[in-house]
Amino acid sequence: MLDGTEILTSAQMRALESRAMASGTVTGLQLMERAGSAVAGQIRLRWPVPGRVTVLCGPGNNGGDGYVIARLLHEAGWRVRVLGLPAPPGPDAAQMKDRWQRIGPILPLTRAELQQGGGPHLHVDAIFGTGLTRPPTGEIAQLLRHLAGFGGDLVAVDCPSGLCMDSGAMLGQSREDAQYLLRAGLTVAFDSPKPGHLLGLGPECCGRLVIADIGLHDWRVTGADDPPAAPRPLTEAIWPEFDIPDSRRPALSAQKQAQWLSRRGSGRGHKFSHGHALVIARGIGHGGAARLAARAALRIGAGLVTICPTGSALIEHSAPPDALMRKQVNDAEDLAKMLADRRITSVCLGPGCGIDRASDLLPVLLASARAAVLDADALTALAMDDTPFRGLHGNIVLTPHLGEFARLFPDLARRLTETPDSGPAYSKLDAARDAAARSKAVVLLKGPDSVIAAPDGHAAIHSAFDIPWLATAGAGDVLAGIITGLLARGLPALDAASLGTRVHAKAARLFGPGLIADDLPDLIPQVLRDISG
Ligand SMILES: NC(=O)C1=CN([C@@H]2O[C@H](COP(=O)(O)OP(=O)(O)OC[C@H]3O[C@@H](n4cnc5c(N)ncnc54)[C@H](OP(=O)(O)O)[C@@H]3O)[C@@H](O)[C@H]2O)[C@H](O)CC1
Ligand SMILES: [K+]
Repeated sequence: MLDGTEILTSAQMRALESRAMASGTVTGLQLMERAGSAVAGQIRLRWPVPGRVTVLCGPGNNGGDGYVIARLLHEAGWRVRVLGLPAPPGPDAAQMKDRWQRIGPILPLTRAELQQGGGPHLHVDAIFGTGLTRPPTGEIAQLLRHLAGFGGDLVAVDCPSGLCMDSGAMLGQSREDAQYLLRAGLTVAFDSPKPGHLLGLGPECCGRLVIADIGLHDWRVTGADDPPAAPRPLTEAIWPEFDIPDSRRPALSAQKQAQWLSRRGSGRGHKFSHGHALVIARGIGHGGAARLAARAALRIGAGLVTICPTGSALIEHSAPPDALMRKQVNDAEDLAKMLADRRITSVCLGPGCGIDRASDLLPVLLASARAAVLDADALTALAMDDTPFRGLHGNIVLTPHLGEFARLFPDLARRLTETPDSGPAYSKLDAARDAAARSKAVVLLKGPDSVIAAPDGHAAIHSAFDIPWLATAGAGDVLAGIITGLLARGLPALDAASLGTRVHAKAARLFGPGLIADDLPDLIPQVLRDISG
């Protein structure tokens, strides 16, 4: 049994459903009834007074869910209209379709019919779910374009139709011309989030995301021969709008992260037992970014933090925090001398460091095999190198935003911008994994949908679409410092990058709009109290 919240791909979801059905403990029909019941339940929760609803049913099991929803809402007093397709779907959906037809008609699934709907009422999109493999075309594409304007009164079953659930791309649409971008007010998905709910256009299209438990958890067993326990009672796990689980198969689950954070060392804790981080700064007048990173490294709990400007700039770093130590590093030789001290356990290179200085210091840093964060100017310096990934290793975290990523991995970035004409489309998750495998380092591909990937393929997704104010100057420097501090304390690179991203976002949520990067480090203690519970 995997603890923590797992994000399953469409194929993994199908395999999970098949394992459950093959066990003979549950049938596809029961799963469909549970899925439809979960959606109908969420609708009744949000719109307690029965009204008018149009349910749009597609050709497969997503449509089957729609027939269940129609029947249950009818039984709850809703005035239900169903639009569907004449072709018989698979056996489970066919049975649900028949059960609806004993209650009411199925009108043609066309734009013209949709427009007959009359006044304000709810629409339920049960056209495509995890089975979408190619861009919708013809009549269905027309209908989806018309549906795109429905917004808040649109409930999506499993996902808004047209969305690739593995990438968050709209099949057949580039990001720019997603003219029929369905924006649901509510999406009810089943068992676990899929990457497409969290990446790319997903969060914008899904609206409020609710993950309904349809009793499959116990088949997500690790060993093939583990006897599946009886399905848990059906409960809806309602994810707050923003705090969608940020990890997939975490080496450290959320509660283990909390335990680790609250760890007081071996009881004989002293400053060195929580590591010593170096933050490389630059010359006069360029100290701000490195100071933000250094302050953050202190606040996240590194035992010692030393900021290392050039000798001429030392005077600039005499202001508080007094806990911050200062040591000049003029060149690679100076850094090599410092790194001879094995008690130095992590280095932050990049924020406010200068590209030439980063290029000069990188070889020594990489040769020292120390844990490190390479951000900003260090990433630019790497990209300018003719063998950019030589010497990188698994305890290095690269923290590019999309622009820096495109300079380091131009071919991967190009694939991300292509218009996907078949699913599963290439995703930020794929790109981060490919980059990590190529560079042999952990890659944190930043954005409102951040993806953290290790060279072995383990990955985490953090969704922060709800905090646009985090996109403020210096926020990346603080994130680099947080991760550096966690590395200094001995957290492995994937966990340091995942947990660091989570702490960084939570601090931003705590503060709210009007945030500037300087606010972030001093919010970390509150976040640590919240996470440690
Ligand atoms: N499996 C289960 O027990 C449960 C599934 N649930 C729901 O089922 C869907 C997944 O259902 P599935 O039938 O696999 O696929 P969809 O309903 O999403 O798609 C229907 C079929 O549509 C065809 N397709 C794909 N792309 C297009 C397109 N662009 N235009 C037209 N048709 C398209 C495709 O068949 P093809 O053979 O034509 O490729 C699909 O099969 C899941 O999302 C859940 O909602 C239950 O909820 C839980 C149990
Ligand atoms: K759907």
